[in-house]
Amino acid sequence: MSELKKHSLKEMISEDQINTILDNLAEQINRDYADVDNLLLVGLLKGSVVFMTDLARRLKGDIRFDFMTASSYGNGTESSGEVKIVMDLANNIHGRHVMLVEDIIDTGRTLAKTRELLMTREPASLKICTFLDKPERRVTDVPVDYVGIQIPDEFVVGYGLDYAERYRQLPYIATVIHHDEA
Ligand SMILES: O=P(O)(O)OC[C@H]1O[C@H](OP(=O)(O)OP(=O)(O)O)[C@H](O)[C@@H]1O
Ligand code: HPA
Ligand SMILES: [Mg+2]
Repeated sequence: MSELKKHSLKEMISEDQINTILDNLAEQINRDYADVDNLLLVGLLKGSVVFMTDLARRLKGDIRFDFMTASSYGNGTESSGEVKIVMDLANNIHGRHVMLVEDIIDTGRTLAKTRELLMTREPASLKICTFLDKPERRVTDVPVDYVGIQIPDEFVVGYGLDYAERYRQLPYIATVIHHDEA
């Protein structure tokens, strides 16, 4: 607590809005994957967990889970620029239909790097689904197939997203407002 700058939170996306976004995403995905045998959702830990579990409960058919960890933000609000794969998948994805699930695309570095790695394993298909997209911040191009909602260039927390590991459990998305220290 003490190491964080003085700040407060302001709601940006309510729980109701989140549910509407989830319904819309699931409708598109259910339609697009109606003829696909099974779909492996790959969540990037830890941020994607809340979104992925909510989305998955709206998906039809044979849906499987796997996770990997790619980290670049540490405890700050700025990407370090270097993306590390900290934990790899449990599954062999060769010939599988895979969807990378993310809470947010900011600079695009995390997804670009992760996508590049997974493509070398030759999945049958690889799509990307993100809950939030901050297009103004992009430094690396990455093809995104499903976007929940675009947001402006503001640091956000909640619904899986953290500020120094805090606030992931909030059921809504909020912006972090920093206050000058007295
Ligand atoms: O597009 P980028 O600029 O790469 O930023 C997006 C990534 O950053 C955050 O992860 P973080 O590294 O903070 O790990 P976390 O999911 O455990 O919070 C977020 O969950 C995305 O994975
Ligand atoms: O706005 C953000 N909030 C939390 N984590 C993040 N990682 C990239 N962008 C963000
Ligand atoms: Mg984080």
